[in-house]
Amino acid sequence: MNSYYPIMIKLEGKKVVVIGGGKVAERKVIGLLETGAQIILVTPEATPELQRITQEEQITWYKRDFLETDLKGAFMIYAATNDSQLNQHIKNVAQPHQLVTIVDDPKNSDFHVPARLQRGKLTIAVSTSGANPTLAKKICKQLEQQFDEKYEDYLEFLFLKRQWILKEIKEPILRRKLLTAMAAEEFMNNDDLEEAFWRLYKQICKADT
Ligand SMILES: C[C@@]1(CC(=O)O)c2cc3[nH]c(cc4nc(cc5[nH]c(cc(n2)[C@H]1CCC(=O)O)[C@@](C)(CC(=O)O)[C@@H]5CCC(=O)O)C(CC(=O)O)=C4CCC(=O)O)c(CCC(=O)O)c3CC(=O)O
Ligand SMILES: NC(=O)C1=CN([C@@H]2O[C@H](COP(=O)(O)OP(=O)(O)OC[C@H]3O[C@@H](n4cnc5c(N)ncnc54)[C@H](O)[C@@H]3O)[C@@H](O)[C@H]2O)C=CC1
Repeated sequence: MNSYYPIMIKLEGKKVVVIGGGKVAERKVIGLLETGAQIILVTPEATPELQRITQEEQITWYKRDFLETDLKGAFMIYAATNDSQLNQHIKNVAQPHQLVTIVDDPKNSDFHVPARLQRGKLTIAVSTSGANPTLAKKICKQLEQQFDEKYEDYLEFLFLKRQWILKEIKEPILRRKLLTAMAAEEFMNNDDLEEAFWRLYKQICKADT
């Protein structure tokens, strides 16, 4: 089986071209907004939400039909029109190294977009490899309760403390013990994470000295 390979791609400053201005293009554009990508939208018409986004966000709208030259320098391309021949044409004229999704042809696409749940630095992406995108969406919805808003602050805290640990604690076993203890639910449930951290630190690191 040729399964998909999940990665987290940094799009900051990279050119991403979305062709089409319907509901599907709208969803893809919304998913890109926080990435810092240089978003180019190509479509003669756009949904009211997309029109609002083009006014309020840093995105460029070429209000016309697609031209081959629109793909120049693009890192990622979404062929998201309702014209399936045009979507295929976009894939055909793209360079082999450009990543293209054809929204009505998963088999010939280079990647697809998973459903996702974002809690600050925590991303949970769910893919059904195109078997049923609605199921992917439903699974994310179910995970919303388990991974609630408090994960946002918790991950921010973990991030900062991990930077500190990597800098200050040289002994790999102690590092590992601390980082593992901080990943436990019991630790997350502390009201005062800072205080809980120093307690843990004393327990683990001072016991060793
Ligand atoms: C392969 C993939 C390529 C890609 O687009 O990246 C793809 C392909 C297709 N989707 C179709 C239909 C629908 N897609 C959705 C919804 C989502 N689709 C998304 C991703 C993907 N869709 C990729 C696979 C991801 C995976 O499986 O894990 C999500 C997860 C992410 C996102 O879009 O951002 C987002 C939910 C996000 C959210 O809201 O949480 C709904 C439901 C709805 O709109 O509520 C419907 C209608 C119901 C139905 O038909 O199932 C059709 C048929 C079109 C037709 O009828 O012509 C095709 C083409 C085909 O399968 O041939
Ligand atoms: N991958 C996915 O998640 C899904 C994919 N689909 C597929 O995606 C297609 C698009 O769906 P919707 O957004 O609902 O369609 P839509 O009909 O609402 O929008 C189509 C858009 O394509 C634009 N367009 C048409 N010709 C163009 C051209 N020459 N150059 C630039 N833009 C052009 C139109 O201006 C319009 O904005 C559907 O045909 C369907 O097959 C549908 C649902 C989900």
